[in-house]
Amino acid sequence: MTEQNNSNSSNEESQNNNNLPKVFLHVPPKFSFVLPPNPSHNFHILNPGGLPSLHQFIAADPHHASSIAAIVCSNVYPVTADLLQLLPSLRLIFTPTAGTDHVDLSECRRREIQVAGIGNLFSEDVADMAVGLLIDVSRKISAADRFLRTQLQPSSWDFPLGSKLTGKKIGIVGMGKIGSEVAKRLEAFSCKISYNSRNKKSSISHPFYSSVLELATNTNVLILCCALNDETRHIVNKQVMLALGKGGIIVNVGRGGLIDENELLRCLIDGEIGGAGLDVFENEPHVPKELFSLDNVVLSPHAAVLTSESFNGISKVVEENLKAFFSNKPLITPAMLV
Ligand SMILES: O=CC(=O)O
Repeated sequence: MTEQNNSNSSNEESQNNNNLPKVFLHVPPKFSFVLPPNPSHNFHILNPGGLPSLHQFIAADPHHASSIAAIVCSNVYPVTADLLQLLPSLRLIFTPTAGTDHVDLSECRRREIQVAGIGNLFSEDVADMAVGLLIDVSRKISAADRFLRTQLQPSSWDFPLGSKLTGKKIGIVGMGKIGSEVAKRLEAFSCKISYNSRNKKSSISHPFYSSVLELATNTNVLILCCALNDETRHIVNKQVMLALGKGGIIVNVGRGGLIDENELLRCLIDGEIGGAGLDVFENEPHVPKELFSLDNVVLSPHAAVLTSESFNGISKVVEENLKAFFSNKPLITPAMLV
């Protein structure tokens, strides 16, 4: 990923692009690489350096607000109904993320604002991370690393037993592209896969459970890969964790709000479940500090998508969607407006 200061080129461009639809990059500076200005674009990028924020931009010159036709926004900046109200000409939101829970989708639907996401660009990375977290929790890799690094007496290797992954019963919550990539990987470990999803999928032969509670009752591991919305918030609650049981492991690569985090903490501390691998948290960037002292928990700072290979692919997806949209063609990677 590269950062750049494009203020000069942006000034020059703005002389020539006054009639093109305006796209605001509502992203932190580290994301400014997503759309370097390009004379062949049929849109004009405002704020290519990712500075200032949209609010500062509008405050500095309120006239801009009515000219913005599209925004590119990451999940660091929630797109709320209040924000949307400031942008009367907005017709498109592009988010370079798999999840769209930071965008008020029902308000977008009401206002007929189209929303595009990153499509499947990150699916393999997220699946890799899910399996990595599961192996780490089961086989205590991070705990073993800490054990050796902090060991005072090199002679006493008294390390606890882990839990075998091969042959485990795995419950995948959300059988979209990420869920099916997770299944593919865990089939290679001879795991018995079952899943819960909004609907049973005719293309998937693994057993389907219509509730997460049933899935937890019949499996040793839950891997959360689904989107966060009103239906899935706290889909993993105390009852589900108790059904998973004392040896059970939860891996979350979806969104923190899928789990009732207070109950998760209590279940981990009381030994009601066996462990957790967490890439996401309910109130990011806050991570409950009680988790830090638990050796059966592996933590990751919402990093499942962070591979240089996939980040290099972001620009192309953004660019193709904007080009299509401003040529009145269908979006390449539309997000579902639930
Ligand atoms: O979590 C990251 C994403 O939704 O892409």
